[in-house]
Amino acid sequence: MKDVYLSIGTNMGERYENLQHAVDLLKEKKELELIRVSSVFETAAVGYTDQADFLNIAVHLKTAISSVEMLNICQEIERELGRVREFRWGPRVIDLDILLYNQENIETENLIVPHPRMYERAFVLVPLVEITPSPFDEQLQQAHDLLQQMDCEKEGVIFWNHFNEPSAVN
Ligand SMILES: Nc1ncnc2c1ncn2[C@@H]1O[C@H](COP(=O)(O)OP(=O)(O)OP(=O)(O)O)[C@@H](O)[C@H]1O
Ligand SMILES: Nc1nc2c(c(=O)[nH]1)N=C(CO)CN2
Repeated sequence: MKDVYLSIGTNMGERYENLQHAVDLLKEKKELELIRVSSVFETAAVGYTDQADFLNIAVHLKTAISSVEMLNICQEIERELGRVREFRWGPRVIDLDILLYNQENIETENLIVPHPRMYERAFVLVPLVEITPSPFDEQLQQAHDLLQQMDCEKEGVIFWNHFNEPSAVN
């Protein structure tokens, strides 16, 4: 089984429900085993900053499916939740990004893993580090190291509340 880490973000509509809905859809997939879901963090928008604050979480899954199939599932869930792509880095009902896939380095037209901007984004690293308290590979260790050097308050990450205790889901 492969270890997969996702980042999920939302800044439109009922943000908390959007996250819950996305996690429920992941849970329903028989190909996926949901291992851990982080707390919910409210975060100031990064990139295009003139938009509403986000809620962000990270999720750890185990699966036998390929990275491309994983991307397809993420995009299917985005469609199901009615994501309309307005512009890059703009507001969205839901966004599912593959952060890490089984310690692999992937570079295709549609998929780059590790996610190319993950290491500079506190809204990604804070939840990811929360669900990986003992990093067991180089990519996770790097996430921990870089987060330590980051000023999360300056990066606009606020703890929001718990969404499933940050522990085993089942
Ligand atoms: N690791 C990845 N996870 C998800 N999508 C990826 C990844 N690498 C490349 N992509 C591609 O990125 C495309 C655009 O993604 P999207 O519109 O979500 O970008 P964005 O969320 O606005 O920006 P960012 O990539 O900075 O988070 C997707 O169609 C997908 O093919
Ligand atoms: N705080 C925050 N900012 C963002 C986010 C996000 O999920 N959270 N996603 C983006 C596009 O991927 C751009 N900016």
